[in-house]
Amino acid sequence: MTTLTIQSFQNKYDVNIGTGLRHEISDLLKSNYAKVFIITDSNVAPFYLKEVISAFGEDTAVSSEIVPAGEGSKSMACYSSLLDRCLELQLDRHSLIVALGGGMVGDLAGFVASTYLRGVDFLQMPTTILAHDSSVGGKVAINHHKGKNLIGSFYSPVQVIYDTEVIGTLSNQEIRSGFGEVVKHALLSDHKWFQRLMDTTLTEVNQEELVKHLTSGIKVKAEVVEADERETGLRKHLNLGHTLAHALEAEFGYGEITHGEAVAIGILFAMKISEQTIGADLPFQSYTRWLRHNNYPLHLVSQIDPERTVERMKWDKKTVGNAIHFVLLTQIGAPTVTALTDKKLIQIMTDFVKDEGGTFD
Ligand SMILES: NC(=O)c1ccc[n+]([C@@H]2O[C@H](COP(=O)([O-])OP(=O)(O)OC[C@H]3O[C@@H](n4cnc5c(N)ncnc54)[C@H](O)[C@@H]3O)[C@@H](O)[C@H]2O)c1
Ligand SMILES: O=C(O)C(=O)C[C@@H](O)[C@H](O)[C@H](O)COP(=O)(O)O
Ligand SMILES: [Zn+2]
Repeated sequence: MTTLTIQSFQNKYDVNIGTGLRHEISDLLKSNYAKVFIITDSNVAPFYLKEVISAFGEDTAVSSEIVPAGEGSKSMACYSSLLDRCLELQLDRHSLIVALGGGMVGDLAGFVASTYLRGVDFLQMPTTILAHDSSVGGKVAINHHKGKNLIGSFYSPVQVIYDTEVIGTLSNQEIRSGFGEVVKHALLSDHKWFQRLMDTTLTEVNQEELVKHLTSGIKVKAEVVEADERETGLRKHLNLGHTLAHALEAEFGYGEITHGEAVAIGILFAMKISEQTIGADLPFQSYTRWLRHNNYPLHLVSQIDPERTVERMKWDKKTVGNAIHFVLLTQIGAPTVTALTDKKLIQIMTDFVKDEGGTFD
């Protein structure tokens, strides 16, 4: 097992990464809880819920709620019914809420934990590759039809228990999605790591390589959130690819394109802007080939409506007044944030859709 420790403004918490950790919860947890409430989703529950319930042992009263799988559950309706359930169960300030699932469950359950009784302890048990990112750093939220994660807070878990064995049941689409954020962490930090990824076919990554990617990704994220947890500056870099990604998720419908797929396409667009506005020399062509080789949904590029998409981008949390802020790369490992006018953005996006859209169909 590998353990990384993260210092947040609220607490210091361990991220335990290893095989079979879901069976070792009661040994790994640092406190005892009389009542535990597990929130999971309808795809994860049939595989792992029973095992996780029994891992808490007989002295703990464990309840659970299974929400429908998919981004649609990161909603006000679902959040509200989970709070009703917390009240019915009479959870108190010594209870523990567990997020057993991917980033959707983590963000939703975390937001419930951060607001119920003004905050109860919260354990992240990530089950996707993508959740190496979402389970660390304390951003928790639900969506609004105007945009992603518009209602949320910063709230750290008491611990992250990441059992990498459960990744074995992910679909190819979810593997691809998770690697969208892995590539982001590589581009933000390390040219060689990015190059290694470009030589990788995602469906052939073995368990040992996967754990290395996840651990490296968590290290990049940890370093940034420890320096700037509330996103006053440096943390904005973790949003590479997200200004377009969040707009695409809202535009195509939450769930039609996964978050990580949208991020992967958003990164391609960020590379294009970086080339055109700051003259960066980035591996646009090799990254495009890699996306295509691994079946990212590049065909959606030709369906982007630049004007509508730029309007949607204004709901991005980095927007100040009316100015959209983009994370760009001056080179791999060197991100920067730039404000762009609507006019400039629409022009670059129109060229991007015209030049690249056709080649992806
Ligand atoms: N808080 C953050 O810092 C942060 C960071 C990145 C992403 N996010 C959020 O995370 C969400 C995306 O996370 P995600 O990609 O994990 O999506 P997800 O939680 O929706 O999981 C993807 C799919 O995989 C299924 N699944 C999960 N684990 C499984 C397993 N082990 N075996 C089989 N199926 C499994 C789920 O049921 C779902 O259908 C988005 O809402 C995004 O906004 C948050
Ligand atoms: O942790 C961060 O900061 C990130 O930007 C990580 C992103 O991968 C993640 O999708 C995050 O939820 C986006 O944050 P938002 O503030 O743009 O909603
Ligand atoms: Zn993300």
